[in-house]
Amino acid sequence: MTVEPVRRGLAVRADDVVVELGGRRVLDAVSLALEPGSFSALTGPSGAGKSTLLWVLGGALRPTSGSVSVGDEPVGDEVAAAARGVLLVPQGATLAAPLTARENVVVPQLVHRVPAGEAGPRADAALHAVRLEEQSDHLVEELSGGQQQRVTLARTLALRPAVLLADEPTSELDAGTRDVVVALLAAEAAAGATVLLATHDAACAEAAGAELHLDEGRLVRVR
Ligand SMILES: Nc1ncnc2c1ncn2[C@@H]1O[C@H](COP(=O)(O)OP(=O)(O)OP(=O)(O)O)[C@@H](O)[C@H]1O
Repeated sequence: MTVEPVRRGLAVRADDVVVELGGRRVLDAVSLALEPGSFSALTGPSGAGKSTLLWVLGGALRPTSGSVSVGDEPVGDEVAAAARGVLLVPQGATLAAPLTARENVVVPQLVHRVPAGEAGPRADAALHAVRLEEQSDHLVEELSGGQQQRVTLARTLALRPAVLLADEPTSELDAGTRDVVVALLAAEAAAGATVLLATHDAACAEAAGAELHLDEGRLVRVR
């Protein structure tokens, strides 16, 4: 068995982040600090602003005011953030439909300049980790919603994120598979990554080392 070296995670910091969308304040002066190697849950009711906060932390949405830094530098846009290993596991259907599960995990690695000889084994390992090795050659349309959700996670795991922002990655999974995914996220943090998991599931939140709660755009630390 090869042992992966401990990765360098990046600290994430948000200061007084405000996001206004459609004339509504979706995030209201949100501040937080996440340490490398930490595993935190982000909870809150539907519409509380969890996805919005993940987008802002991942550089995909510029806040109306306030700032986000990753490893003491401004997060920049989504492309700059991704180049530094700040990666979002989005909610919903984002897989490339004409490709197989394995191709969906290989191709982003090639875009991120992972050598071709390494991308395949990494994809196989990530699909094995999410228990989808048998569906590896299935087209996206041949996968269930929960299987697609796990391919989406595998796609990001294969890129070995420094910061992993996961948006409800277990919402379509049964309890056993959910536990597999949560254990994988915990293992990412143990390997050095900074992990933030948005979830509605109390069992997932419980498994994380800290819980941040959003309600109507305001963030409080629960534990
Ligand atoms: N482009 C947009 N324009 C206007 N309002 C938006 C836009 N995107 C999101 N919102 C609003 O921002 C609020 C927060 O949405 P967000 O998706 O961040 O919540 P959430 O906590 O992730 O919800 P869920 O748990 O249902 O995924 C919601 O009221 C939503 O309607």
